[in-house]
Amino acid sequence: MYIITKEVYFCYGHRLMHHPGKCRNLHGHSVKASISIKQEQLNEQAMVCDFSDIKDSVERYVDENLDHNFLLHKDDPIIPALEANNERFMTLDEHPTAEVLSKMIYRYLQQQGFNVDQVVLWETASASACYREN
Ligand SMILES: Nc1nc2c(c(=O)[nH]1)N=C([C@H](O)[C@H](O)COP(=O)(O)OP(=O)(O)OP(=O)(O)O)CN2
Ligand SMILES: [Zn+2]
Repeated sequence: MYIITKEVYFCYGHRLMHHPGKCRNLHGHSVKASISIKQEQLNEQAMVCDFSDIKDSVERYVDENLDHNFLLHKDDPIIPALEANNERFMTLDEHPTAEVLSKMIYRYLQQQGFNVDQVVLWETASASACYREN
């Protein structure tokens, strides 16, 4: 089995409603997503796939959905104020944790045809969440 990994960097604001500590406050992160793709066999270029193909695909998704966006649970009471001020935000059915965001990126790349091994989202320099399906 061959596994390759590409890292992409982006920023978002969020909060974790009902969090018992500081994370219930509005705050932001500058994060790294580390995306691993696997294949049993290499292609004719002796690659799992081109790093740039991963980058192009994930950056398209990140730019449209996550980067410099405000990620909120759909029941967050701040939403009407953001709407009233024409601010950009995205609502999620789940709380916008690193676990949930890593799964969103994983599922998108899977839909794009990549044989995804795992997505690790580093939300801070010391804290990461990994999503994988096997
Ligand atoms: N399992 C998870 N726990 C937490 C998440 C998460 O997404 N999954 N998120 C947060 C906060 O949003 C934020 O990431 C804070 O993380 P934390 O490591 O607690 O913050 P610090 O960088 O301030 O950590 P210190 O090591 O205390 O400096 C919280 N938990
Ligand atoms: Zn946070």
